[in-house]
Amino acid sequence: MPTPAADRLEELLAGLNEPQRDAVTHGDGPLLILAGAGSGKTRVLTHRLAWLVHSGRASHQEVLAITFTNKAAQEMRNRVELLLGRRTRGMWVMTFHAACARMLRAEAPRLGYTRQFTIYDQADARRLTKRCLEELNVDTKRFTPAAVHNQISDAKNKLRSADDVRELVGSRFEEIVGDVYDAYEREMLRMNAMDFDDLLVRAVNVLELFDEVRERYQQTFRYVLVDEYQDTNHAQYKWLQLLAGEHRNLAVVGDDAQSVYSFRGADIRNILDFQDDFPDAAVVKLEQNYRSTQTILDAANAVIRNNRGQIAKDLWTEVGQGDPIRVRELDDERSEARFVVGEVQRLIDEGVSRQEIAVFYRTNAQSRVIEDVLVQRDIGYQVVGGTKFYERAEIKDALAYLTLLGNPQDVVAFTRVANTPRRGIGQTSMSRVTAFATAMDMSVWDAAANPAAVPSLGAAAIKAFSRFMGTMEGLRERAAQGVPVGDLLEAVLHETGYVDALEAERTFEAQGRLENLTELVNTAREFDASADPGEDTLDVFLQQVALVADADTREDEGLVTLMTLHNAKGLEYEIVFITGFEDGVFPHSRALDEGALEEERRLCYVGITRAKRDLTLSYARQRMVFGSQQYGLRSRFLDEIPFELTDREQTDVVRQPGARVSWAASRADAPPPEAVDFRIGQDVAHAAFGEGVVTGIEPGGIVVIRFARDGSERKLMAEYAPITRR
Ligand SMILES: Nc1ncnc2c1ncn2[C@@H]1O[C@H](COP(=O)(O)OP(=O)(O)OP(=O)(O)O)[C@@H](O)[C@H]1O
Ligand SMILES: [Mg+2]
Repeated sequence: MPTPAADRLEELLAGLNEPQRDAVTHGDGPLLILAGAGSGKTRVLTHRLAWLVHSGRASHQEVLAITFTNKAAQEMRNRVELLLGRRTRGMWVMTFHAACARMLRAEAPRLGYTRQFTIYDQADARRLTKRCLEELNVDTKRFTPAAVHNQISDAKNKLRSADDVRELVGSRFEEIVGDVYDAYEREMLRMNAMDFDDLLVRAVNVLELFDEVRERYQQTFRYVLVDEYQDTNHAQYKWLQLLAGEHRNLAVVGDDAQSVYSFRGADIRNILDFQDDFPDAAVVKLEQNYRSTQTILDAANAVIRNNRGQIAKDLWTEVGQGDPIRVRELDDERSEARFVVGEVQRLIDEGVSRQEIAVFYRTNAQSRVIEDVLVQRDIGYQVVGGTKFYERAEIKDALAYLTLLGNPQDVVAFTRVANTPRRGIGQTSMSRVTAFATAMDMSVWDAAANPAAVPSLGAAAIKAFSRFMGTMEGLRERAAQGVPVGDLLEAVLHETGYVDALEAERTFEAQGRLENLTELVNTAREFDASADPGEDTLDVFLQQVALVADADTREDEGLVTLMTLHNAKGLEYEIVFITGFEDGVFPHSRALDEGALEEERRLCYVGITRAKRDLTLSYARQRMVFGSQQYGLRSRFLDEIPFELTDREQTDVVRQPGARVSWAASRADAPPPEAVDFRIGQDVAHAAFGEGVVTGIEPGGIVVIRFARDGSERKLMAEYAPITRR
């Protein structure tokens, strides 16, 4: 009789075809899967991870699996747990950035950072670049911070130092980039901060410089799996080589036809050269597509055939021919949006679930007009990967407060919040404090906490700093005690006067901001509920947020999904709309200028192959682009799709009369916090952690509660924690 374990192994391999099974059960040594869209590459990686664990070759913590997005990582983790039939904590299934950040949380002190280093997002990084440019007296109109920072970023992705950049110098611009790069690096180290590129570069540095670190991680990760390998850049490539160089248990999957990130330094040669790097690599071909109809596959194949130098891949499907691809011409972008949303409405009325529907576009800006119509029609939607939520000022303020509590050296966080909300700390006083901190080589926190020592600071400013830092010290004590992030955040928002200031505004906008902050507290509480009690939760939370904010997720059930074609990579939907098929929009005009047409075509291939059964492509005869009316030509990509695969017509939709924008329902007033008097031995319940008992009461309004669920003991702030007494 088969054991349950054998059953499970059987189950693990049952849903796979022959070559997929070969790949999943490949033993040791390098493995390459170079195959077309929807052929099960990601599925193979997921099953392989489960198989490695299940067959006893590695524990779940000994496999490093790299995915392209946080969302993909989440999905893979869930799938692996399902396949293994148990919970798995501490798996390294994550993006390059998240994995490097996690490695650096442990190893950064070797490079002169503390473990609490801050992660700077794109906007922070640009602000810092601007400051460096100004300090070097460079004209920031001619040499914009964005352009200079892009060059620095590009250099880092290629693992080039400032000196390397200077050696390549051909122009004044590059010379400036070299100098700014130096200043930028110095400042980042001084502030104990890293930008996204640094995460990779520093992770490579630490593995290269310290043999014992490298050996330890090589032993930790007995197997390394990488999805979307065609979009790795040089730094990522190097990091993988360092990790897998000894045991060579590196399995990579990808599709050269889906390489769409060369503008971010991705190097398609990484996948094409894999067999040169590892001449003994096992190579598996997957040819059956399980995602799309034959019509959709034929269209995708017809488009990609126009690229030179593409590796030919035969894809076939058992799904059947399916419906023709609908191609629609509309008057302008508004008619196009009304058409798409009208179709979405029709599908929903027919019983299609919203989450099976996705709308793609080439550039972020195209989403707004579609969003407008969706709001008018009251259809729930989400923008995946948009800078929607985390870019909002109030969210960034709240996170800056938390960042400062974790990292008192962070000047950027400090200057962001010191006078937000207004508390009488002016620009000049702020500069005096930061300059003093630099001169004395102390943290900005310490300088501000003792304002009387700062030269030429007025009496009013000294008072304002003292009051502000008094509040902050109180918060920091609680942060140091490791209270849950949700509670800490609520304390921050109330005690710094942030919520009061917004409430005093009494505007729609301020109300929206308060709703966003409530949502952020919810996010933190969700995080608390799943966090390890032993971990430094604040750091881990901020790290997680910084990475999510950069890219994707915040997925919700039952919403129509909007996203750029780039963000759609790796995903699939029953029903897909791709809008803006006009030359200049898609292919993008910049790509046309720069001879990057083939990459645009690959993006088109990616878009088409996301659809399982229903695909609609649309274009507008005229469109507002960057504020001016443009008359577009139908995209050349449309003409590359054989006529017989399509159903083409010209559509226009009459403007809907009296459409109104419906405002989101106003925030329900939160119930007042319960009075705080706890006694030891009292039974309580916490919204996230469940039932527990009070085991201690500490100064500063802290209650200690042991929770029944996992026996963990946590320190909570009585006033803010969602605790009810039993
Ligand atoms: N052997 C199989 N049996 C049934 N379904 C399968 C099989 N292999 C893959 N699938 C399904 O086909 C779809 C595509 O698989 P997957 O996303 O792994 O493809 P992929 O090669 O990673 O695609 P992409 O190139 O777009 O990333 C998924 O829904 C997956 O579950
Ligand atoms: Mg995939």
